[in-house]
Amino acid sequence: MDSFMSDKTSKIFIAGHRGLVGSAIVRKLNQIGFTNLILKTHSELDLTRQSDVESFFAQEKPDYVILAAAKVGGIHANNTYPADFISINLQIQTNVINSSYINGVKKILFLGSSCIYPKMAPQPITEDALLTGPLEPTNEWYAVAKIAGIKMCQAYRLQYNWDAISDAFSGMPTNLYGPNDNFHPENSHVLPALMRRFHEAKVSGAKEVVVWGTGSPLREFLHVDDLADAVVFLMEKYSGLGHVNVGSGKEVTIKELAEIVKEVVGFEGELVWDSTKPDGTPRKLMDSSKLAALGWAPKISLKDGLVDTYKWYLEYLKQ
Ligand SMILES: NC(=O)C1=CN([C@@H]2O[C@H](COP(=O)(O)OP(=O)(O)OC[C@H]3O[C@@H](n4cnc5c(N)ncnc54)[C@H](OP(=O)(O)O)[C@@H]3O)[C@@H](O)[C@H]2O)C=CC1
Ligand SMILES: C[C@H]1O[C@H](OP(=O)(O)OP(=O)(O)OC[C@H]2O[C@@H](n3cnc4c(=O)[nH]c(N)nc43)[C@H](O)[C@@H]2O)[C@@H](O)[C@@H](O)C1=O
Repeated sequence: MDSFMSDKTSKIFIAGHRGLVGSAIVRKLNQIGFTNLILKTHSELDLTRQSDVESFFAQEKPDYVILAAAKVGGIHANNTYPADFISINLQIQTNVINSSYINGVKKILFLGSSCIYPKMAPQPITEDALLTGPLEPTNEWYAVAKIAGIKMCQAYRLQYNWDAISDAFSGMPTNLYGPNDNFHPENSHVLPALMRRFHEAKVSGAKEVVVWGTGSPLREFLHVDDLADAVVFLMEKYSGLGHVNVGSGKEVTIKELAEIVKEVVGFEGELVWDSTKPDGTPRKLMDSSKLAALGWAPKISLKDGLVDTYKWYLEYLKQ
């Protein structure tokens, strides 16, 4: 197996490079000196179109692929657009993984999500909890697509002995946040949604901010720059049939998260809980000891990461 880090001129296709995760990976690769990144916007290359993806790979012949393009959203988007979440994700990942194999890609990293695990999985969740129980209904369509992606990487390794020449494997990040997140009022994840709502309430002088659910669910958050660091680490160090959890190991209730975001933004009013909105999974803390045993650890605390993200958000609003 070639060393990923040994040749900084390798051709690396980062699919989804303008999103939260893809943009952080591009920042990281630029920072460590990679010079040959292949980047295509959604309008330049729609990854759901099989023949376009096949032509692109045949022409570009990337050495490495990091698959961070997907249909992504928070609890409301997942619950409202189940057909989009299952079909777009199955199409993107099937096209990209298959074309990577056909064109001799040395290593592809497929990004899944912690929602692949059963709703009531024992906590912290180890990689072997996969397919041991029913999924959380609000995101089962997305989860089924992501599970298919993991299984596709495994199947290609097994049938084609892909590992002998090259490699397909999967990383499962926990809930992420940071620069270039999606701040849509309804379709985003909780952290950017609350940052925007608190900011707008502060600016307008509103007395209250509505937060969804009961506030009791627990979530584990990881700054996307830590994730990008873990991705590069895994590209260099990991080759195996099993997927790898990538988490911070630290969890907070949604109520605690709301209080921290409120403080970082500087909103001084009250929180009002809308219990007609779903809570989703009660708890999803991942066990990331497999990754820790390889020698990786996160560096950015939730408080520091939030301060950094709010600074970014204020700059973004000026654009
Ligand atoms: N955000 C999170 O909390 C977590 C994310 N992940 C995983 O990380 C990966 C990236 O997520 P994230 O960065 O948050 O998502 P984003 O929505 O921020 O970015 C996704 C990117 O994929 C692109 N894309 C979507 N559809 C297509 C398409 N048909 N053709 C080409 N490009 C497309 C989008 O472009 P455009 O916007 O132009 O459509 C966008 O640049 C996903 O696999 C996700 O499952 C895992 C755990 C948590
Ligand atoms: C990463 C992961 O993200 C999704 O799962 P999720 O963790 O449930 O995502 P979420 O961030 O949207 O919500 C977390 C919690 O927060 C509460 N909550 C409060 N107020 C708001 C709010 O204003 N917006 C949102 N979105 N949630 C809110 C919300 O009710 C829930 O209890 C998956 O669908 C799937 O995409 C996936 O893999």
